[in-house]
Amino acid sequence: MSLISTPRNTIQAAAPQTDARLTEVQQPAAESPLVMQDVIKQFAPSTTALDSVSFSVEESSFTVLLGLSGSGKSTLLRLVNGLHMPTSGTVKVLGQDISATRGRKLRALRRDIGMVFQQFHLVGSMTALENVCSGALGALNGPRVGLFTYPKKLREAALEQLERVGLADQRFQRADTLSGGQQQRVAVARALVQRPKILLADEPVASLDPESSHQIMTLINQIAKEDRLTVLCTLHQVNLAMEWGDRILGLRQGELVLDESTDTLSTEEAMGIYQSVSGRPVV
Ligand SMILES: Nc1ncnc2c1ncn2[C@@H]1O[C@H](COP(=O)(O)OP(=O)(O)OP(=O)(O)O)[C@@H](O)[C@H]1O
Repeated sequence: MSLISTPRNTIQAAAPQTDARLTEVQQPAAESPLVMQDVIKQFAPSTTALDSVSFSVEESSFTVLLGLSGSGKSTLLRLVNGLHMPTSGTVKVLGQDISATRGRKLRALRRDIGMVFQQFHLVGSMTALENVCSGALGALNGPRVGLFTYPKKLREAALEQLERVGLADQRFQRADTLSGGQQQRVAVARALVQRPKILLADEPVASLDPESSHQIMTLINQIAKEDRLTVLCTLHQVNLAMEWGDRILGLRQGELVLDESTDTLSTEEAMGIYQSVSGRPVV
């Protein structure tokens, strides 16, 4: 069965072999902390990473982004924190148009956005606590070398975040001596130290075993609820997406083909995102 051809601004069924559905894209809500409207991102004329993507997310919601490798998930996250600019269309983050935000304003906006990555991106030779402090570097003037070059208040805030992720006892341990799950906990604490409003997580459990993956997803979810964070998280594990996401967005070759609440979406339909364009399951 071939893909359903749809006009722009309709959502294409994720799974041609499952219960195909077409859903009107919801009109972006003005007060939403994150709105994308008709966003196209091209890296070259032949590389359209995102193609007319429109959606908005509710404040304090947990949205999971699914899609095959190369479907545009990381590009979408990078558009949210201003690491990429859209080729056309609008990206509004916390009420600000990212394309019109520069310099100090963009740096301030980025402080409201925490990021967690698949590979943790910690400095291995630094302690857990110093890594967490480094999450606030954007708000400090100039580089810092050594824990005690960070303001006391920040060190206290960093320790508080390490306590929340259960690693206060390991605060003086080098990051490269921690397990993968512990390193990701430190990375979560680092993302939180500036008290962001939005948390972007790019495949946060892709490098972890199933048990650690579950622990990290539980932790992110719990903290997101406590801090009323708006979370946008890319995942490849449909079971985790269905368990933790309020809503699933599915990308296929840069197009948003699925946008549905996990209350009404079935796991089979979500799995459909991982079918190849030919309609065959990807192995
Ligand atoms: N900086 C860049 N320059 C050129 N092309 C890029 C760049 N970043 C991404 N792309 C291209 O854009 C498309 C989407 O890439 P992206 O990394 O967003 O996909 P993804 O869904 O995050 O993949 P994965 O799951 O493997 O991380 C791909 O074709 C990729 O090659």
